[in-house]
Amino acid sequence: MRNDDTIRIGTRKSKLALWQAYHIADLLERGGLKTEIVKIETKGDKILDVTISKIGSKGVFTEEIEDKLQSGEIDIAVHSAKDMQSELPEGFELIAFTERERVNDVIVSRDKSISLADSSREIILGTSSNRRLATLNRYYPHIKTVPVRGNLQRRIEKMDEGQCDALLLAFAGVHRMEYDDMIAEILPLDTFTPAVGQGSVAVEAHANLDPARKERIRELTNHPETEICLLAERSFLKTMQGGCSVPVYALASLTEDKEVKLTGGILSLDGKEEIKLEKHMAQNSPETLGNEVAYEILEKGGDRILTEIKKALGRI
Ligand SMILES: NCc1[nH]cc(CCC(=O)O)c1CC(=O)O
Repeated sequence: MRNDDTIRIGTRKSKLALWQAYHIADLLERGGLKTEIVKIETKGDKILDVTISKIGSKGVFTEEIEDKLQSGEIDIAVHSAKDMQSELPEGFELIAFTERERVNDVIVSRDKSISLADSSREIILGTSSNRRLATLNRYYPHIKTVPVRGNLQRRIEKMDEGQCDALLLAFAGVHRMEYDDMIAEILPLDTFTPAVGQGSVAVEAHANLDPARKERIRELTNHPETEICLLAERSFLKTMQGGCSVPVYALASLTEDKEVKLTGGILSLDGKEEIKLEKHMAQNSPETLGNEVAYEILEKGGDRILTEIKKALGRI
C-alpha cells in the first residue's frame, strides 16, 4: 500500500475509455478524494485490423491493466461494464457499477432518414458484433453489413470514407462522445436486446486494495439498482459460458413490486433460431435469477445452439 491518498485510476487511452475514467474521477473528487488518471496501452488497442473474435484470446483489453492493479501501480481500473468477461482472473473483482445510461443500440448516420425496418432501399450497415449480426439476420434480413472496427471516431471516419451508410452502435458510447445529432434511429429493446452490461461503467480492483479505500470508492461510484441488474445479467452470461463473440444477450430491470426482472436469450449466428426467456425474482438474489434463466435456456436448446456457434467460430 502506498501512503498517499490519491486514487490512481487506470484506463485505456481511447476517447471513450478516457471519458469513463474522468467520469469516475469526477464522482470520487465530488466525495473529496484526489485522483490521477493513468493511461495504459493494451494488446487490443494495438491490433486494429482483425476482428476481436479472430484475436480470440480472453482479456486482450484488460491484461496490461490487471498487471498494474495487481502490482499496486494503480488502485482501480475503469471499463465499459459490457466489455468485462463474466469471470475475472483470480484476485480481481468489479467493486462498483455506475448508474446505467439508456441501454439501447442505435443507428448512426449522416443520413437521418435511414431506418432498419425500411426494406425499400439498400442500406449497408457497419458492425462487427456477432450479437448485432445475428439480430439483423433474424429481424432485418434485408440489411447488408460490412465489418467495421476501431474506436468510435475511427468507425465514423470509415463511414464517411464510404465503407458503409450507417453504423450500429450502443447509445451510451455515441452519447458520451457527443454524436447524438447523428442518431438516425433508436432500436427497440424487444428485438435488439443489448449486450450484458451495456451502458454502465464498471470499476475493477484487485483483492490487495485496502478495504477502507475500496469501501469509500464503492460508496461514491456504485449505483445499487444498476448493480443488482448487472449482477443478474453477468451471472446469466457466466452460466451461458458465451464469451463476447457469441450472440447472447440479457437485460435486467427492477419492477415496481421490488423484484428484479431478467430477459435473456441466445441467437444462432444466422438468426434462424432464438431462445428467449423472462423471469423475475426477489432483489436479494439477482445471481440466482441469472443462473436460472441461463439454465432454462440451455436446457431448451440453447446448449445445442451454443455448441454450433462455438464450432462455427472455431472454438472447439
Ligand atoms: N464493443 C465496444 C464497446 N464497449 C462499450 C461500448 C459503448 C458503451 C457502453 O455500452 O457502455 C462500445 C461501443 C459499442 O458497442 O457501440
